[in-house]
Amino acid sequence: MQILDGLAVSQHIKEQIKLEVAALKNKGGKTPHLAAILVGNNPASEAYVGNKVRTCEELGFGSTLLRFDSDISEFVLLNEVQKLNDNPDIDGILVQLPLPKHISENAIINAIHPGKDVDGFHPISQGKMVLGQDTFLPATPYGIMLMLEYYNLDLTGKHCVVIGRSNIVGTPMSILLSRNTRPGNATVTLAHSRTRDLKSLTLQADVIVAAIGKPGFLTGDMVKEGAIVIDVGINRIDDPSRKSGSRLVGDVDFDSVAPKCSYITPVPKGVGPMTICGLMKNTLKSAQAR
Ligand SMILES: NC(=O)C1=CN([C@@H]2O[C@H](COP(=O)(O)OP(=O)(O)OC[C@H]3O[C@@H](n4cnc5c(N)ncnc54)[C@H](OP(=O)(O)O)[C@@H]3O)[C@@H](O)[C@H]2O)C=CC1
Ligand SMILES: Nc1nc(=O)c2c([nH]1)NC[C@@H]1CN(c3ccc(C(=O)N[C@@H](CCC(=O)O)C(=O)O)cc3)C=[N+]21
Repeated sequence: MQILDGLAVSQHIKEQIKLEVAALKNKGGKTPHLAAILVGNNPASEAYVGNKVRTCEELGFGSTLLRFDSDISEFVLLNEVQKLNDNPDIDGILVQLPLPKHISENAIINAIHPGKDVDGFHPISQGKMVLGQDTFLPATPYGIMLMLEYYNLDLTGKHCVVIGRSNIVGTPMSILLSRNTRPGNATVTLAHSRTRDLKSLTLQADVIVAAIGKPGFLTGDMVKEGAIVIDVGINRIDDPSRKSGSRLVGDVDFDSVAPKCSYITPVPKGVGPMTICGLMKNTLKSAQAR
């Protein structure tokens, strides 16, 4: 069993990004600049956005963090997005999800200029992705593809079972894996809460992507010997033995699943850092195009 080290791969990719930023500046191009919008004070969202802003600094990107109270109206938030769309210094716009219930996430996502949609959530971005056209890929599935590529894992003809069908993870993941470009060319089953007898499907899978949001959901008895398991889940659970009182676990029960795998991603230091890489690569790509 080999652990797919998302932290190490992300560091490698970040070094490449730094070189590309230097080359871009040498050619008289602009410094990539990411703007993040954070509404409310959800601690998890604070941590993720903080991580993204720190990574921008590390890579020599510009970053702007706009914070708003959770009672901001949809109208005012749309106006803030519009200002970022119109600001020529900004290459990428990220609106941290989830948003408060009174704001339509679709309305906000649709307002982001597709040329600055580094999260890859806009319908234009997702439509182009489905058609195999050049676009910003959603950061998490993109990061996972970068990791598979880095380890030279050939999925051609393999059976992948993706568990979870969200717009930002499971659905785009299933599309990227089934495309006819490496590391795709897989045969994909997209499973969700209405899937009947999930275990019989996962037992046939050469690759399992778990994106459910339930700690330890995928257990060893559901996994075939030699499978590749990608754990997207980020769940904070109580752990009185830690000084913080909690720790992060994935959607995979690592202890029972890992011994059966050929490769597995850990949580933390697996898909999470690769998501940030995907986002940074998209922001660089946007600056290069500008
Ligand atoms: N590492 C990273 O960078 C990121 C991690 N995440 C994490 O990944 C996980 C998934 O996120 P996200 O996709 O946004 O989550 P969502 O809650 O949007 O989607 C969860 C999916 O899991 C399905 N599901 C729920 N219960 C079951 C079940 N018992 N059996 C089969 N399928 C089930 C749901 O089905 P249905 O559609 O029927 O409701 C849904 O499609 C979370 O832990 C999240 O924190 C998310 C984004 C980035
Ligand atoms: N518009 C938008 N874009 C997103 O990309 C987005 C979002 N909203 N909402 C929430 C999810 C979640 N997400 C993560 C990113 C990085 C880590 C990450 O870096 N995790 C580290 C550890 C983090 C820690 O220790 O707290 C790791 O897994 O090693 C995790 C989760 C992006 N998301």
